[in-house]
Amino acid sequence: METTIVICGVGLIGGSLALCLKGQPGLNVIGHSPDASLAEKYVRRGVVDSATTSLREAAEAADFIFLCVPVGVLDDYIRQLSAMDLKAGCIISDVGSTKSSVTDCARAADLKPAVFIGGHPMAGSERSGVEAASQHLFENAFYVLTPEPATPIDALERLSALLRHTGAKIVRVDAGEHDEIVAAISHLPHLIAVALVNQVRKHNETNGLYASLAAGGFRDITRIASSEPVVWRDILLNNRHVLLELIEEWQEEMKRFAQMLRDEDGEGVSEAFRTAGEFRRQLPERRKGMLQSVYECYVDVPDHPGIIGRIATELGSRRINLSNLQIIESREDVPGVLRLSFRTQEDLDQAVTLLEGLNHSVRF
Ligand SMILES: NC(=O)c1ccc[n+]([C@@H]2O[C@H](COP(=O)([O-])OP(=O)(O)OC[C@H]3O[C@@H](n4cnc5c(N)ncnc54)[C@H](O)[C@@H]3O)[C@@H](O)[C@H]2O)c1
Ligand SMILES: O=C(O)C(=O)C[C@]1(C(=O)O)C=C[C@@H](O)C=C1
Repeated sequence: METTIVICGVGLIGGSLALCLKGQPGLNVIGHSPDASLAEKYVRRGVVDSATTSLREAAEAADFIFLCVPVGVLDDYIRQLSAMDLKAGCIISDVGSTKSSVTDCARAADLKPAVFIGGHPMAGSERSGVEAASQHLFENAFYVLTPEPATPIDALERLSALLRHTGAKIVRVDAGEHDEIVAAISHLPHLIAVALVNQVRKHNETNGLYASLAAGGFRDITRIASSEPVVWRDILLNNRHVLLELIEEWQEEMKRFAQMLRDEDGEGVSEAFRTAGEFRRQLPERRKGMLQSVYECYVDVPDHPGIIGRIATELGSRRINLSNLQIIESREDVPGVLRLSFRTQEDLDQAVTLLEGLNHSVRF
């Protein structure tokens, strides 16, 4: 018998989930959007088997419903679903970046005979919309589920089994604990990236050299400042209580840095870099799909015509596979920097040996 999966909001995350499930034997993937032109686009791009603007029609046929919309509209979806004639055993899940409020809402709503289990894939991108969806987005990432003590174990097992198609590692975490952790490792970093970019943007209004000289460091720490504004508005407002505490902690951290600079405490500054570097090196390695290459190095390239082509050719002739090549800066008066990305550590190691042998300066 066919299993019907409904995905509400086929954007970056909903679309990536749809691509993992569509085409698997016995699965029928239906996209839902209240906007007819979007529903039509989901089908045209081949991300879902069919699409509809009718939530009731899709939901009442569903074995699984995934809510992949901004956090601010999740509760409204839960309430609408609670008024529908859902199939017995239907599993409703979501992919929202916060878990407490949606879990509370689902507990309060009468969803029977359906079951709600909160979810959050710990993978994403600063891109958005169905155009950014990728079948590989969740590969080897963690996929958090937040079941409650009353969640039937067979429902949890059925959801986990379905999500194995994503290639992600399923972990169970309490919803409140989840929100505290992601505030520190995801929400605060997004907020800081945006504040940093806006600080530089203001300086740049009076001196355009700020933007011109911004190189790898600024780009690396601020990539996520380009994330989707509505999605992030909802996340930050929803998790504001945790974030407000973390912002205070952050301000203390900045004050400590300021004091070290005032005191010309070089030992303190280098110790902060040492402990941060040590912790960062211990972060679990994640071999992910195509949206993120982890094996990267930076190569300084003098502004000689054809140099980039020569580097790519040298790598290719030794069968070292580049997964991405990005020119970070290249102008007449500024030496260029290339960011080279590889899929494996082995390719990266071979590339570094080769490029250093050719007298290029390589950094990580
Ligand atoms: N972006 C990430 O890195 C990331 C990672 C993990 C989880 N999430 C979570 O996934 C969810 C979706 O985010 P995304 O990055 O895929 O965003 P997205 O903008 O790519 O997709 C959002 C989808 O929701 C639809 N939508 C937006 N507002 C709606 C409304 N009011 N009513 C109905 N549909 C609406 C859009 O049409 C789109 O299909 C969010 O809850 C977000 O917190 C995001
Ligand atoms: O890689 C990115 O661009 C992301 O923003 C992904 C990211 C994160 O902060 O790590 C963003 C939001 C999520 O809910 C989960 C993952």
